[in-house]
Amino acid sequence: MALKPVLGKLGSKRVVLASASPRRQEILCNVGLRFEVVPSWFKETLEKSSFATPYKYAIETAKQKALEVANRMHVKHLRTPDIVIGADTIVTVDEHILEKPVDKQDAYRMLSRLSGKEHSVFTGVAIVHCNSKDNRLETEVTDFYEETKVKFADLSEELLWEYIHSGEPMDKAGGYGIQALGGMLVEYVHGDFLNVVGFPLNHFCKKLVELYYPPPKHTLHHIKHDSIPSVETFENLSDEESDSSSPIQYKDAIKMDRSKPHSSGGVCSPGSSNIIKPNCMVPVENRNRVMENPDKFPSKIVELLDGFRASKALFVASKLKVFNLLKNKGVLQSVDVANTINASVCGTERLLDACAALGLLEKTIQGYSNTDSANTYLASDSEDSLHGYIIHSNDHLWPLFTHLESAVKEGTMQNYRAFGKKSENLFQDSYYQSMEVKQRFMAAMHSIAKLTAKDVVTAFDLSQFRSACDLGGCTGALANELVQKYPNLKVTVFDLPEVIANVSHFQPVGQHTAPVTFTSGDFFKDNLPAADLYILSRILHDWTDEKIHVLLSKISAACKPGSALLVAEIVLSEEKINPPRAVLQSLSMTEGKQRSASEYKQLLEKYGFTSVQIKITGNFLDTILGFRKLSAH
Ligand SMILES: Cc1cn([C@H]2C[C@H](O)[C@@H](COP(=O)(O)OP(=O)(O)OP(=O)(O)O)O2)c(=O)[nH]c1=O
Repeated sequence: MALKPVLGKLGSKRVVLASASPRRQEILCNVGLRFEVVPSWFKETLEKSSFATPYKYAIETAKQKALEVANRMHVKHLRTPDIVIGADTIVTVDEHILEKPVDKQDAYRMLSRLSGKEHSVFTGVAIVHCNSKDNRLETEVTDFYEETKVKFADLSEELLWEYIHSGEPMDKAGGYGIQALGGMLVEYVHGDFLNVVGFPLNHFCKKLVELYYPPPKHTLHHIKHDSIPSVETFENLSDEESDSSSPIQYKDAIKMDRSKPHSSGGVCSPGSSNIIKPNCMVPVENRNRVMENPDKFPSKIVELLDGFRASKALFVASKLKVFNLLKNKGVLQSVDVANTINASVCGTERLLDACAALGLLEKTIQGYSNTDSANTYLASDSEDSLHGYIIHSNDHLWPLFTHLESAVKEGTMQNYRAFGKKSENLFQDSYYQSMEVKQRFMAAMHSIAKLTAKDVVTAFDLSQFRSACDLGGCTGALANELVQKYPNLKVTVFDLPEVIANVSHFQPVGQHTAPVTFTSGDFFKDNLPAADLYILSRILHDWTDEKIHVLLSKISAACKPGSALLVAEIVLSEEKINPPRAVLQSLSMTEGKQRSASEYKQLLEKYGFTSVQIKITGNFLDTILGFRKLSAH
């Protein structure tokens, strides 16, 4: 069976997965599909009783999830995707539909209902093809569903509660995860295992083949209804497309996935970003080669092993401004690039080839050129550039991570080994001690804040607030996005004097909204500016519990009833191993830590904030909003 031609066709399309589910991301990543992740904001509140069957409900929800993302990307960012994939998984038992439990009691109700019985897991999938015509979005929806039967053993109360307390049930339909600890509850599975995990891969691949290579009429009789069409279906392909000297044994690959859901294919960074993920940037060709021999080749480990080379290639190409050069010049031969960046021709050629292999550059007979993604995110003068953060990663994080072994042994940040400096205060001693480091750090924070600001300011409706104060708001990138979105909001950025002294050249030109006010001070020591809404974006994970106590006590005291605190951080899954970005970030060994949704909720509640809501954006930053209640704790 050849999947390669289908992936080849999709390789040139902008494919978006409208899902925050790390499982869905991993399953699709594993087959070598290149896609972006934009979680859907569609609320799963369709009236269940209005659907004749449970699967129709799942399909409709999947469709609405995908359409919401297609519309949002079209309207808000003017970046219309080609294909949006949405999915919805439900569990049905005794004619009841079970979705994700809202709390532990709900999980208990669901799991005791499933105990000792067979139930069905349905996943509805929608594949939405999009087209922008005269600025209007046109969509064409293909949908399907898959059913898998699962039988649970009789569950004792003890086992049930032990499982619930593991935290695993909370983000899963029916309150269990068959792929992890929940597997111990299961007696048998009839049907597609991955369907239970959230995505019916086999059926999805059949649909893709159907959509992209509909069988010529005279070969229809070769196709069995329940199998992926055989290679004969592709006899009308061009040589290049049908090159299947070692065709992928698709069913085998899937079988292997079922027994080891995390094996084979690229390393995924579930829920981490809406940029194409680096591992998903591995050229389709290479990944397919890996898939040909799935059990003989530890591809995931090899990718991790090579990861440092890939990061460093990106860092060096960025530092040498290769992406800026190609953005300005279009296409260049390696010798021209080498002459301009003042480097050896052979070294430059190797670097450019590495960038092309990583999917950052295109290579043709005419020379090298930027991919769209490099133009958008890697050229330092682009609106959404990550250049500042990449340079910070190279100059600051890379030296720290070369001392990871000592960091793990000692449990401390490795500033002294990496830079010859002991830091008592992360910011004053490490980041702001020299003008060069200060500007580099501010540029890094600026690029991350610009990339994430839209998600942070649109996660919740903030129109009820009159004034906001972004504590540690650095260059004001988030504040500027706030005043764009809420022109009547008065926004103050509060940061250390050495930061405020340097914000001027980060300000947007030609912005017609009320200016942001910058006030200098130390949020641990000084009085906070008055505001209805306080914002802590990427602050809490850096500090000890003691310092957080000081800061949150001050904010709590400064808040009037009805005021609120908006926190932007990467929220960990309850089992604390996803998204990997957050987990890997912890290895820097700052004094602070990353937290899960329930930990952020508890933290805010401890300081008098109620009605805490959490929005997992699936991008760089998630958001948490809590309101100050009437009387303080
Ligand atoms: C039954 C079962 C479900 N699940 C998961 C799959 C889905 O992620 C989740 C069902 O919730 P969904 O609403 O289908 O998906 P989601 O909220 O996780 O993500 P999104 O809406 O953004 O696409 O339950 C497992 O991981 N293992 C299981 O055994």
